[in-house]
Amino acid sequence: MTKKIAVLPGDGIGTEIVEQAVKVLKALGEDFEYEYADVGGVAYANHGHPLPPETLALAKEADAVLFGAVGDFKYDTLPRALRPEQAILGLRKNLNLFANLRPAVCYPELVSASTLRPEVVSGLDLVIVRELTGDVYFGTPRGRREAPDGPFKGAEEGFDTMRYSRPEVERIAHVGFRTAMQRRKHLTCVDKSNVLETSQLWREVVTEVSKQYPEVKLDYLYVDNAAMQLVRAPTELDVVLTGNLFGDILSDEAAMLTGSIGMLASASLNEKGTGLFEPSHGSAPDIAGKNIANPIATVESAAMMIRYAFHMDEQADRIEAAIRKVLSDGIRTGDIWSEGCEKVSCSGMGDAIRAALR
Ligand SMILES: NC(=O)c1ccc[n+]([C@@H]2O[C@H](COP(=O)([O-])OP(=O)(O)OC[C@H]3O[C@@H](n4cnc5c(N)ncnc54)[C@H](O)[C@@H]3O)[C@@H](O)[C@H]2O)c1
Ligand SMILES: CC(C)[C@H](C(=O)O)[C@@H](O)C(=O)O
Ligand SMILES: [Mg+2]
Repeated sequence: MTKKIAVLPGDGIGTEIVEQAVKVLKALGEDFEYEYADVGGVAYANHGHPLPPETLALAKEADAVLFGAVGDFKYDTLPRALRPEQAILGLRKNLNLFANLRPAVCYPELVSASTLRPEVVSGLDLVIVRELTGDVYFGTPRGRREAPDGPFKGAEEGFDTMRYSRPEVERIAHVGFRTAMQRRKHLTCVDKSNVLETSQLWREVVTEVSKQYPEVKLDYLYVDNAAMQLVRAPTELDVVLTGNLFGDILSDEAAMLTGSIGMLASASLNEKGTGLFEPSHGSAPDIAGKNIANPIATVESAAMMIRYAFHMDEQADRIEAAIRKVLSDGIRTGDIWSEGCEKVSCSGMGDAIRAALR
């Protein structure tokens, strides 16, 4: 049966990288239908809203969403509700995409591109399981007011609320443990339970859920220590289970261990295991329009899309094998380039991956 993919390229490098992923998907020769829509800054410019109702409706009715990136510093002064980033947050909330998987793998060929010493990143293969629809990102109340107390009483203040409920933590904990069961059976719960009430509940619930997964080794790190361990000994980590804000920060950190943020794919899943697939990075306004962005994270996200949403493991394996072949052939975009390799453009990388498909 035809699978309908909502293609939302967005802003900046979004259009360039998504084009490469679609190119590779089309070369699989499967029965996919692609429907495009505006999202983010471009949607605000064309329709007056970063997530127009037609775009949301398309995302809801499609079998999966392939997303590029949103945002541009030129929209920084817009009210929060109209900023391009609200589009991705709105999609996550409206599609109930509570589970975000961000695998960080350091391919042997890219060990020298990592910011860390080769012996530290060699064999790196971890996944961050990030809760995606709760936390301070969505907690209410939030806003501006006169500070009701404290040394700056009466001054203008901005405030957000960090919130997590028990069932919200339970469902993401199950995703974390199930992910661990399919991997090396080791889960690290990352929180700030020495300070935050939300984190105390988080740790309590994760510990309870762990009883249903006796084979999984569970340990705990405070997030500040986790940030340190990630650069000290990242290969000691397997599944990192954490909240929305901590997961956002740690995943960008993990990205650099793989060689580049342009390597970090992601899957944002709902209860049914389908959802939205996007690179973990943003719209990179500094390199947009130059055809130099690394599209591998987006191509890998497309592979995750067909694996998770369409259960096409064989085709997903083909894409991943093509990425590995291109890397072992020494083909690199600028961000992962090193001496002796062939430097290609964003579209050149897309062409090379397509050509390497078996
Ligand atoms: N999911 C999303 O749509 C998403 C994610 C993160 C940031 N953003 C938005 O993107 C905009 C820019 O944010 P930022 O600069 O903080 O983060 P960014 O991830 O866009 O860029 C950070 C740095 O990484 C580089 N980079 C990013 N992707 C790359 C790629 N594929 N290949 C090579 N280099 C790459 C950029 O050139 C830049 O130097 C902001 O508006 C931000 O809110 C959107
Ligand atoms: C753009 C922004 C809302 C988003 C986030 O903070 O989740 C991004 O940084 C990400 O990692 O997907
Ligand atoms: Mg981020």
